Amino acid sequence: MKFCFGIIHTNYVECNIYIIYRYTANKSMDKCAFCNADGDFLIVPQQGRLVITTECGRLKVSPGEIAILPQGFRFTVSLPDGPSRGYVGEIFGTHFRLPDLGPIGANGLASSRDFLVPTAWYEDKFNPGYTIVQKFGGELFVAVQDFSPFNVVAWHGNYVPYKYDLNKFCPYNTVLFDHSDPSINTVLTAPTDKPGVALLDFVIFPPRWLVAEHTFRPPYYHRNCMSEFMGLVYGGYEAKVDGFLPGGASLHNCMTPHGPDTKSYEATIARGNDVGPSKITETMAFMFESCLIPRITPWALQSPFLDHDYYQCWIGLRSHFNQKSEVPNLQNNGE
Ligand SMILES: O=C(O)Cc1cc(O)ccc1O
Ligand SMILES: [Fe+2]
Repeated sequence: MKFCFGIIHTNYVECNIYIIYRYTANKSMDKCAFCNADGDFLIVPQQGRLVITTECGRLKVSPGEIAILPQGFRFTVSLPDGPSRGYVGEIFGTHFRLPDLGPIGANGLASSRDFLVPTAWYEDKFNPGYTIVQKFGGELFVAVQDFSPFNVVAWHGNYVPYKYDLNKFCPYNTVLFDHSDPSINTVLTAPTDKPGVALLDFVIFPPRWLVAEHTFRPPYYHRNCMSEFMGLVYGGYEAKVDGFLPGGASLHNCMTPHGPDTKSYEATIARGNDVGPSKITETMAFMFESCLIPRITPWALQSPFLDHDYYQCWIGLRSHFNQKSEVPNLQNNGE
């Protein structure tokens, strides 16, 4: 596949007010810039760095970092490492912000000091045939001009592209028992009008210690009203021993039951109850989680890369329930 970053996106999951894309690119953009008049992009590179030149300056974004390109900025992307791929979340009508920290208090999770903005960078030269591609109302429009749009010599303000290194995230989680809602690992959220309900949360599963006692430590089996799109930047994911590879993606749509694959489940049960602290290392999985049900594009459904056998990862799940086994009395059952 040969296409230029920013010109053709592989549209993966689509709905009214957010879109999730996968991108692949094998060529830097040359004498052309892209502008999204519809919404904001959150870019998650998975392979290959991106040098993103914007009207406010340049951002070099590596896998393990994310970039946010707010609505209306012109940008061009070059690929210092050659072929590149990753994920993009697009939101309409709102912007990403840090989540409310609630009882966590003043510090924790992503810290505002770690969000980096570019310093001004400009090129001031005659540049005939410079093409601007503008996404407007979901369609692409092209204009040709004879100068580079990156001619801003200085700027100030607070509406600006930025980047964030996911390894700066300070994760919080359970320190005694039970598995927390993954929203505890929200890096950025795009809120709706309903408090606590997100149009799109960007959540990560970074390296961390697992210490919970009397607890099934991997993600619980569940179905929920949020729709969960997951990607993997590097390493593995604790709930999927096989089949979920860096660059891959899964979608567990609203109320679709899911949880660890059979191998992860059996390995957890085999370790028993008395496991000490263990550390999940060298991994960076993430989730785009939304209260809106995404519609999957025909392109994605017809993709030869669609994993028709995904359900097989749960084949063989069996109950380990034993009425006679000793369980701690954690619940007050009134007796
Ligand atoms: O489904 C998933 O793998 C994502 C997820 C992780 C977790 O730790 C708890 C709930 C959840 O949906
Ligand atoms: Fe889930």
